[in-house]
Amino acid sequence: MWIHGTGLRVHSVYVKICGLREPGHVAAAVEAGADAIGFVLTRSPRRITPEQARELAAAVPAHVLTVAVFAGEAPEEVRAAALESGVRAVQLHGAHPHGDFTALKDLGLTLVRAGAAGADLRCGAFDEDLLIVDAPRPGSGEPWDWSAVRGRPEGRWMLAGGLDPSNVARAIAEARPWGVDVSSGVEVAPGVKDSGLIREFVAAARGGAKQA
Ligand SMILES: O=C(O)c1ccccc1N[C@@H]1O[C@H](COP(=O)(O)O)[C@@H](O)[C@H]1O
Repeated sequence: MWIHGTGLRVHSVYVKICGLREPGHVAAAVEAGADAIGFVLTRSPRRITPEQARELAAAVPAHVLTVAVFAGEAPEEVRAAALESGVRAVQLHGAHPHGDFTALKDLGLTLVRAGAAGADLRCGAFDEDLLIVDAPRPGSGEPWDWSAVRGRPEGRWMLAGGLDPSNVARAIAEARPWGVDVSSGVEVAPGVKDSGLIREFVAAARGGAKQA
């Protein structure tokens, strides 16, 4: 099912695989049924250049949302890198004024706002299309008390932070999110994805959603 005007497609639970750097892992995520794929264009062991993101994104079918991830970069830098990479969505971590989101949306990009559990958890508070509720240190792989967000916020929000194939079903049952987002939990070393773990994660998330 597609959500009109947002570029978002949903199964029982929306699944985003983040921090992809290799064509084989992009293909594995697509074949496994991921709804969105993230390319990290900020400081991280998973960082790639906008040019690399463009090459990877070119192989992604239209039904899968491509997302460029930023954390604290200036709006002009986000704008330039997002356009250069050719992604369809931008994910912003950290504090950004409302105007930054509006300007990116005006470019036709789907907007993803990411914040830690203590931040403003109202979906759409910054006119974003999708909210991520994350651990205090994004991309760290550190689990946190997912049950603390159960029942809030309402709407299209994704749970992130320390998820992996072994715990994602429990996390969905505890927090009841609209979707889940993973980076470290489908890796064998920081920045090194594993196709088998990607497949396991997507299957576990969808199985977990059925039981939740
Ligand atoms: O994945 C990263 O390296 C990253 C770096 C900077 C900001 C966000 C990043 N990814 C996002 O972090 C969480 C996943 O964290 P985890 O590694 O699974 O615990 C998710 O929102 C990613 O999109």
